[in-house]
Amino acid sequence: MTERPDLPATIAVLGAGSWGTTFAKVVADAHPEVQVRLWARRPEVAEEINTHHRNAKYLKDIVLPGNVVASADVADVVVDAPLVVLAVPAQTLRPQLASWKPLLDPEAVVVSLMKGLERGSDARMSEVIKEELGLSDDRVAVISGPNLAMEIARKEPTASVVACTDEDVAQWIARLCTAAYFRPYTNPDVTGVEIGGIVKNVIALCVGICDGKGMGDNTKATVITRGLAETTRLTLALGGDVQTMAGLAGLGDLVATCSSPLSRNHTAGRLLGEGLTLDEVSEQMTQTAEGIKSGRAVLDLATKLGVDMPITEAVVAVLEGEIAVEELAPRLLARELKSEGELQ
Ligand SMILES: NC(=O)c1ccc[n+]([C@@H]2O[C@H](COP(=O)([O-])OP(=O)(O)OC[C@H]3O[C@@H](n4cnc5c(N)ncnc54)[C@H](O)[C@@H]3O)[C@@H](O)[C@H]2O)c1
Ligand SMILES: O=P(O)(O)OC[C@H](O)CO
Repeated sequence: MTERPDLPATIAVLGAGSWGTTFAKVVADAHPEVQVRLWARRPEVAEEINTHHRNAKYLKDIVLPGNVVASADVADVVVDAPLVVLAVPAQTLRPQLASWKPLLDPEAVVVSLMKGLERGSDARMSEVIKEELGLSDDRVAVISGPNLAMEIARKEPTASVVACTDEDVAQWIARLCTAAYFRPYTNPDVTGVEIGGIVKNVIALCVGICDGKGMGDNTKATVITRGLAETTRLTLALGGDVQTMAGLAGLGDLVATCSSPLSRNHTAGRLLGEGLTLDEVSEQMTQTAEGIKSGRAVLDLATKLGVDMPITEAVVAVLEGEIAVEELAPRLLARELKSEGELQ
């Protein structure tokens, strides 16, 4: 096994949006002696972080600790970093990895914070990372859970999941990101943890649409519960663990995202429900709502595997203009009756 310093001198976070910046802050708060280097796509964002310790576009007036340092040059950020954390929009990851590959430390562990499925390949982000960087399972981890960035940036108590097939690596990462307000659990089920984070965005779009149409809490609870059922079916078909679905990366994230006005996916759904077109919603959204693009990939993957995902199917039909938002609930309610316990 590779010897890794328990507390590295530096770690790298690529992507200075809401979650990348917040995660950098978590590690920096937890370990003031570690330099957390953050890659920002735009030099002015790096400049603002270094000069004013703020990233106002994404985190308003939150003050970042002094040991978060930013750069718009990836090479500067990843040099000698034994841990590289990725937080860019899922659909943009693959081409960026190709250009980052020669810059990474050859022994680095790579962590995905992303909750999207790649369109076309239907690949999870951990799979894209392994393919593009040529890494083995024990060098790739995923962090996912009920983790609305703004709440964590405000130091509100939050738990999460670090998933890696190698328990030592998962524990190492968990120790690095354990802060007074952030408690990670470990889980070897990378597939289940990732699928939970991906599909909840599509389910949150559905809940948002229902909220936008003025529907109440019975509707919301129904969509969340049946959303969890279809997420579980997909997870099991991919070899994931049913128990993960009852945990933070399954039910936990689904509840947080479907309930919170901070959620971009929930917000995008609500705007659709209020009558905006998808183009108008996209114009209003200044941050990534992964479900909008991942919905189609989730549906394609489910179809390939013969998994029934009626809520995802209905949301994709809305996103692709096949049905109006008014038709979403009637379409779901008109389905053939079945037993609640059926997992296929
Ligand atoms: N924000 C949250 O609360 C949260 C929590 C958990 C997981 N996530 C996941 O983390 C990932 C990143 O989300 P975020 O909230 O930080 O997104 P964001 O929209 O706030 O920021 C995205 C960042 O990626 C950068 N970027 C790099 N390459 C890009 C490109 N080609 N096109 C557009 N932007 C590019 C942007 O400049 C920006 O800094 C997503 O997969 C999301 O689902 C977000
Ligand atoms: O704002 P959203 O909808 O991308 O959700 C953020 C996080 O994934 C919640 O855990």
